[in-house]
Amino acid sequence: MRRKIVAGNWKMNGNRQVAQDLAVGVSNIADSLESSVEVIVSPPYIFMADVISHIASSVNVSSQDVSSNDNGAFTGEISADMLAEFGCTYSIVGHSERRAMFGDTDDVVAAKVAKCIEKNIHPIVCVGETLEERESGKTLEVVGDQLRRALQNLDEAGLEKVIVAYEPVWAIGTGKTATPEQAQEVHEFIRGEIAVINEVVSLKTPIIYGGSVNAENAKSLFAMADIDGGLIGGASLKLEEFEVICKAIG
Ligand SMILES: O=C(CO)COP(=O)(O)O
Repeated sequence: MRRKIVAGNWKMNGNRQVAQDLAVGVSNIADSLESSVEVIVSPPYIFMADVISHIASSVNVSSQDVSSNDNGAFTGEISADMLAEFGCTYSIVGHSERRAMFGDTDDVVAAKVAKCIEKNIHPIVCVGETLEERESGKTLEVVGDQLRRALQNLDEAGLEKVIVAYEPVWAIGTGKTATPEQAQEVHEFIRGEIAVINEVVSLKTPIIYGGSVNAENAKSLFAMADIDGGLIGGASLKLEEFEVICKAIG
């Protein structure tokens, strides 16, 4: 059976107190779930130490990004070694907001994925098409290309650490969710693309969906065969709603 994962991407939201309160609240939620469900939170870097000191050991912590470089003269960057030292075990890589606003090209994303693997951090690799790409029938082509380039050069042990997040850009923060069928089509395609690299690993790779997941739509999305959980933005900042989403996967 594949791992089921619900990850909250807090993006650049909250403050120190909010982050601590969310950490305690998410810990309580995680402790009430079946052990087969893995909960991850992804706070802003500056709150990570606080979050880790307030969070239950049952919850894993992710960064929202990572440097592709080792420690050195890279002003403003955070290295995988620094993250690992604090107990951060996952990193979101290639989020569409970073691709669109901060210059994370496919090559940069590939380098960050490789650095995560080297440092034993699980990359949550984000892929997804824009509305224009979907409307021109290019969804699978775009997603396949992003995926292949992100995973280039990984050996089997590296590929085994990867989580893929399908996040259609048009569904992020818009309230427009992909239908379960639309998401399933892409998730199945992603699994097939991973199978081309390594079939055995593809059967185990968690592929999670992100884009306006909420308390109402989570259950129908998570019911699909190749949707192994969610990467939740706005709704992960509201504990009651995040709890409903976590329970929808049980
Ligand atoms: O980008 C997302 C998670 O990484 C999704 O954000 P929303 O859930 O706010 O649409």
